[in-house]
Amino acid sequence: MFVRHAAKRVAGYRQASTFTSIPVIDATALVQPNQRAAAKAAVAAQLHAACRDVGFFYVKNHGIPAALQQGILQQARAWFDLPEAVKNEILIRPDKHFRGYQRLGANVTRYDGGYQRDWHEAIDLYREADAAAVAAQGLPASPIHGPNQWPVQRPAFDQLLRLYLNSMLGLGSSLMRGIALGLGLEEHFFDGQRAAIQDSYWCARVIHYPPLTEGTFHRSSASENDASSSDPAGSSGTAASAAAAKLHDAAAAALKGAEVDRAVQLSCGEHTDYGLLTLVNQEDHVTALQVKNARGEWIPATPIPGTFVCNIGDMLKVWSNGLYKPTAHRVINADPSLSRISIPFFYEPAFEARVEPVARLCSADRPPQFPPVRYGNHLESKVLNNFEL
Ligand SMILES: O=C(O)CCC(=O)C(=O)O
Ligand SMILES: [Fe+2]
Repeated sequence: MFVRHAAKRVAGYRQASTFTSIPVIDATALVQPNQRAAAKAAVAAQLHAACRDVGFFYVKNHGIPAALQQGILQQARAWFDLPEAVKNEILIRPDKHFRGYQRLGANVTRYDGGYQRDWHEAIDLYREADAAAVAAQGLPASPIHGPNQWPVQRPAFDQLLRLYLNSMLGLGSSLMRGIALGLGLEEHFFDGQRAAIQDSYWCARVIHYPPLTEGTFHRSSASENDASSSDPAGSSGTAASAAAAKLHDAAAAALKGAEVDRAVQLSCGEHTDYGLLTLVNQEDHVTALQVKNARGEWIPATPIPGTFVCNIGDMLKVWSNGLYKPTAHRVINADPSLSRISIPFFYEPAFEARVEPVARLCSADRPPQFPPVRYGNHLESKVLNNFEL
């Protein structure tokens, strides 16, 4: 039975708590061979507390070599320095399966009543799915299935990226085993049809955030009917410059933790992630990612060298029957002298996975809170709406 998300709190389920810091979890027992069950259980308990109370955690001792974690950020930075015409060789397009390079402002965050363009450029990649092979298996087609547009303009980056993504897939799978144990399920619960490493429809975004400075501001869609306002503010006269300065003040206040109008342009607007588990590799020199607690306070996810900052998405909310909920976050890079690279890796369910509350996490007191969803449908509904190309 499906019960519409109840306004009242369900017994035993906490709301995202009033955390003021993000826990750091040592993943050794999940990623190294021959670990004792008790050691795995101890990490699983920490993951459980973090997923239930915060929705975010850092992982350290995750097994990804420092040279790879740092090297991929450096290679990405060099790729974004290429001329726009070169980057456009792999421009994201619907007929390229929504994969490839997206220009500054192409990615949008939607909110009730409009959307705002996010001030970043990125390369989007997913598990590659050959349309003919999908058809041969008797599975439905999808506009997202296809090959990636790899950043072949810099072969060293292209090669390292493939190695990096493969390593991240392994780490994501290991963490999902810990999360399964933390939920009181068997270690391999997410393997098989749900989110096995060989089927995870993973996604990765290689992102460059130039600073939010006055010259970069666009008005939100709410004012795009006005022809003059779709230009970058500041390029169309004094009034526009004044408006841009005001918006920049709002973004600067947001960086200090203020709540801002959704129409204010940020590096990435407030959102929750739609998948299972996100692992963010962020540069160490700038704090830009912020996480919202239950009191509405924005807590900075300050970089901790050598870690990944991880968070959970909608699909874990469904499988855990609401025990875990995704936490809202946003990115603000407002210092005019800094730019930032981050690479979120999204460990996701299989495209054909049926995602539904786990029976063992449902009871008479806690009936299923969400209807079953095919992950591919959920993904399509998000990806096909993420861009204003
Ligand atoms: O760049 C980051 O730190 C996070 C980006 C993010 O939240 C996302 O891509 O979903
Ligand atoms: Fe996110």
